[in-house]
Amino acid sequence: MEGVDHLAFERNKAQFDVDAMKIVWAGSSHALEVSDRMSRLVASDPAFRKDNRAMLGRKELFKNTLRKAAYALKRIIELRLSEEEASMLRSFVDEPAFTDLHWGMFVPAIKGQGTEEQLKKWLPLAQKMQIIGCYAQTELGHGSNVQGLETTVTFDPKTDEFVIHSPTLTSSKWWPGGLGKISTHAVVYGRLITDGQDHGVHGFIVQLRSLDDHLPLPGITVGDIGMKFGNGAYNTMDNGVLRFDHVRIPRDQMLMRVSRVTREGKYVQSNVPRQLVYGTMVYVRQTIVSDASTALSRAVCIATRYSAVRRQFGATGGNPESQVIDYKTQQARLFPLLASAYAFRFVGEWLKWLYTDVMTRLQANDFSTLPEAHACTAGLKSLTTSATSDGIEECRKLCGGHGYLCSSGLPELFAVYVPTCTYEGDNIVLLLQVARHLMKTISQLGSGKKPVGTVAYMGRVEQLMESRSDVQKAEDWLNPSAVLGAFEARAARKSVACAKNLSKFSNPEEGFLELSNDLVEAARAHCQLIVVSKFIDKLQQDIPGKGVKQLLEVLCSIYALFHLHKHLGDFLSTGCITSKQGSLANDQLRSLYSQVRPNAIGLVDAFNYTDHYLSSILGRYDGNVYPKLYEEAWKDPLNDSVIPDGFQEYIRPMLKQQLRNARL
Ligand SMILES: CCCCC/C=C\C/C=C\C/C=C\CC/C=C/C(=O)SCCNC(=O)CCNC(=O)[C@H](O)C(C)(C)COP(=O)(O)OP(=O)(O)OC[C@H]1O[C@@H](n2cnc3c(N)ncnc32)[C@H](O)[C@@H]1OP(=O)(O)O
Ligand SMILES: Cc1cc2nc3c(=O)[nH]c(=O)nc-3n(C[C@H](O)[C@H](O)[C@H](O)COP(=O)(O)OP(=O)(O)OC[C@H]3O[C@@H](n4cnc5c(N)ncnc54)[C@H](O)[C@@H]3O)c2cc1C
Repeated sequence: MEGVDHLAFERNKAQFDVDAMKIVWAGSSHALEVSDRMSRLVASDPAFRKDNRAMLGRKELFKNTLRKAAYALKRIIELRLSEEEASMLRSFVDEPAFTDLHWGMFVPAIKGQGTEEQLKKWLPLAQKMQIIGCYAQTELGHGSNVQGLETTVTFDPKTDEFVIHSPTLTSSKWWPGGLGKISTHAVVYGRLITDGQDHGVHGFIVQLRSLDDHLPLPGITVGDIGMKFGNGAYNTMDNGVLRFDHVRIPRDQMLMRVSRVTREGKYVQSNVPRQLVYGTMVYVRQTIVSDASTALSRAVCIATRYSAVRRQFGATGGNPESQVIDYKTQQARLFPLLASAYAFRFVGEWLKWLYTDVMTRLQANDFSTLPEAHACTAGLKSLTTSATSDGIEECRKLCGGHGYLCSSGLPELFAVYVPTCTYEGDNIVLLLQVARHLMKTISQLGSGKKPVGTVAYMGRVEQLMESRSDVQKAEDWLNPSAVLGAFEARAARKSVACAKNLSKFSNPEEGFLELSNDLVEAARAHCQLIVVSKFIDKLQQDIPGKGVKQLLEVLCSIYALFHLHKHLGDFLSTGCITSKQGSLANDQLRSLYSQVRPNAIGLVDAFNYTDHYLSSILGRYDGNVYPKLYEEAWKDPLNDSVIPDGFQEYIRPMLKQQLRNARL
């Protein structure tokens, strides 16, 4: 039944203004208008088709990505799109490509670490795509431990050049996206050596391939590292390997904002902290948090629409079977993910604000909020990407067997998304950075240094160690101060317990290693507190639209109480709440799920995704799932012929032989 809205009866149930919620989700009316226009532009252009990716071999898949990237740039120029529109258009093309690294890391690395002259020279070339760049940091032997990188960059005062060299196999650059086949340039990270002295890791702009014939320049060995997880998926990206054999670059290609080398070969540090060399990672981690809300909301949109279409059991008196979305177990798995998508949206918005604020301060040589920015971006990147990866997989299971079909869109989304838990910092390594920040904050409490920002609650640690929740009935858990009180007390107590245990070690680094599991848990509790508190802060704003704020309050309570229930052991063992209060939270959760139920389709419609972007038969806007699944099956190349290739060659003789054996 083409053209029929099978989900209309669900849409009619919504008790809130879906259009107003679309604006909240997009961030502003302007952002909604731009994203709506760009997503439709991409969806209506057959050149951006992506429904056959899983069927393509690597070469064809990759060539197709290059075609789309070149075509996207052509359209951006023809339509004179702004930077904001262009970036939206690229994101709706929805295919990992070398351009992600060019725009997402190469350009920001130059912007963040280059001097004024370097910006003037390199940015116009990169912005007009006259050169294509990538971010070459990780090596075969070292990724997480950046200080362990082995590539050497030695200054030669005779020629005023740096000599870049890969001294070992493990020093080969390994992983950078866009490096394998396309990038003409890279920001390469290596150990700076002047006059025999090692100054640690710094960034350098290096040309890799000729701008005439695209061949690698002398001394450079470069190629793709091979197929990755999942068909299609991330294999549209040319993650690469790179080796240098004494490659020379001019001295002015060292990114010199943080420190520089003079003509005489003198190493000079500016007044900015050395950690700014890691600035591009901080920038990207911040963007990854907002992207987590996008990826999770896509999966949730698919699973929610399909759960309203899918019926199993419960047919009585001529009525149809029950919609699976009405099962409490389905709601208890799905609605916390829906709430998480909204929670990550708002914490992502806040993180963007924090990052912009830190950047403004840096311009004025105020570096005081850098540790907070590092801890928040690292911790929230870790928390949101782990939850999103698990959430996408849960959505696949929520769709039963059909979720396993590529046409559900979920396998590809999962395969593309999961490396987010590893790239831009392994999620455990990043939580350990948060834990260091927490332990440092606690150790400084006695010195009178007042903790600020997201660790401000540590300033009330004595009170938080004693506090008891005063929740008496289930509805009391709807009170934001009850929720915040419990999450703050849990986070503070877990951190303080770690600090106490650490103090028993004579060597703090040894203690840190020994207690790292507990430290990771403390960091996670702290990050969950940030998400909960930023959701609550969002609700203090004026949010127009019938029923919009009320529904967001419901989602905020679901996010918090779901985690309270999931980590009940933490809350009970630290004594923040009683087991009775824990079970009241669970009662309240059930009631909240019932409030979401009639609004579930409206809440996922508010993401405003086109069918092209979702790329999922199960998540179709019109809910017309079964005829389309049936149709899609016949498009599989195996169904091109009735008798498949290989049958006559292998199976027919085998059958014949078996029949002959049986007759003997
Ligand atoms: C269906 C289709 C969908 C389509 C989807 C479309 C697109 C998706 C496609 C692409 C996505 C785009 C790109 C992905 C590309 C990925 C790129 C990368 O992965 S780049 C490489 C990233 N690498 C890492 O993240 C490495 C992680 N390691 C580190 O960051 C550091 O080594 C680590 C762990 C922080 C430790 O550093 P180290 O120098 O040893 O530090 P210490 O622990 O000793 O700490 C010293 C002090 O420095 C502070 N610090 C550390 N980092 C920072 C920082 N970044 N900023 C500020 N401060 C920092 C630390 O807190 C210590 O401070 P104190 O001395 O304690 O005060
Ligand atoms: C798809 C993809 C794209 C990428 N793109 C780029 C790119 O464009 N440019 C680039 O430079 N790099 C890129 N990378 C590399 C990426 O940044 C690294 O893989 C990442 O930082 C993790 O480092 P690793 O691989 O060395 O992991 P490892 O550090 O070797 O991790 C292995 C295991 O050890 C654990 N571990 C490591 N250290 C500790 C510790 N101190 N304490 C406790 N446990 C620890 C980890 O938790 C993990 O379980 C990409 C990677 C992927 C998968």
